Amino acid sequence: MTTEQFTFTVTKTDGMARTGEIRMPRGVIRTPAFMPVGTAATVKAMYPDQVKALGADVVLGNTYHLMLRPGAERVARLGGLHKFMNWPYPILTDSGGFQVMSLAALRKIDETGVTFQSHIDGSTHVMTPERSIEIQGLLGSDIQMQLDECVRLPCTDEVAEKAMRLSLRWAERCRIAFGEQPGKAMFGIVQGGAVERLRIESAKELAALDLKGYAIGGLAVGEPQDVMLRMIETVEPHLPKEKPRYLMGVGTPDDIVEAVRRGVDMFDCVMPTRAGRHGQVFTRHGRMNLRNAKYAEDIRPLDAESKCAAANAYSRAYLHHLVRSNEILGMMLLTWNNLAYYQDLMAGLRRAIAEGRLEDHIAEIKEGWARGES
Ligand SMILES: CN(C)CCSCc1cc(N)cc2c(=O)[nH]c(N)nc12
Repeated sequence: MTTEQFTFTVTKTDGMARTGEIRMPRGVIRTPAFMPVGTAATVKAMYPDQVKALGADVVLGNTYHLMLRPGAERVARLGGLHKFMNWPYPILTDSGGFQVMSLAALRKIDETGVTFQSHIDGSTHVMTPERSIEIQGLLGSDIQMQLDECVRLPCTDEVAEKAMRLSLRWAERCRIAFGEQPGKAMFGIVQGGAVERLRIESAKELAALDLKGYAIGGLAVGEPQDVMLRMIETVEPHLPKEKPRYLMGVGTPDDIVEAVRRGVDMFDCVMPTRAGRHGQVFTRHGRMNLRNAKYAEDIRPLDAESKCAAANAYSRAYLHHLVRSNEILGMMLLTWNNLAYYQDLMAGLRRAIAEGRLEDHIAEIKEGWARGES
């Protein structure tokens, strides 16, 4: 059942982990949730109804890419992103700052916002907090992210502090620009690099803004997993338990399992889709690189027990051939397998938390990865 409001309810807990439901007019997001990435209004190599059938409740769109092509005002004229990409369910959009810093040329950050040149045609753009929220509104996004400054790690404490404080000022400006939009949400993004005192200050200041959800940003940017996990542990006590927590850009199956254990509710990562396009697959037995010659005559499917046809109806030999031949079907099947695996991983985690057996379930999952092929 959907509602006119945006609500989050924690349904069960197991240690720090929790299951929950985010309810909004366009649908319900079951948490912990993995959000497939649909950067340019498509989850690459997938049909929208296939993405839904795998269990995804929400997909990601991206302000930076869509503002440059086809343009936010054009998407609005065409009825909004949900209609444009035929995904009537919830959409979360990132604010664009992260992509500017990783994709755009000649960019400059100052108090007003980010000035940059499009990586597509070199045109100059100014992304302010207000413009980012305006674009996300034009797209029709259900969950909008504040504009923030994400620093690469490692970095000095001063660099981390400067970016964290700028992001806090931008959070306030985004909150004002977003205003009151029943059924939609704007999430703040915790920054602070790998500096615990900065992470705590960022979380506390954002919590005081009483936003509808909180992302943990500035991670999965080159730091070791133990640093990422320590920052999650540092931030968690200072985020309201009754609001969703979203760990941006994360991650591998192991990253996700360890972050769910520490109280994170939402994830997004290009890994399952990007790896699929490059011949890498995720299974219950761990990862495989299907370019490897050892699969050339391996008649086994990826996983006979998977309910996904990409995993149970094609031989590794055939998939190896498709990957080596750079065939489009190879990208489609491996993307399908990987997203199926990630959604099955999340469904298993939700069940285990609900039944109070998360630690045993995590041990089983990790044994399967370690055991590898039967
Ligand atoms: C497709 N996704 C990778 C895009 C959405 S998540 C992008 C993203 C990833 C990471 N690791 C950190 C940050 C961050 O600190 N801030 C913002 N705004 N976005 C981030």
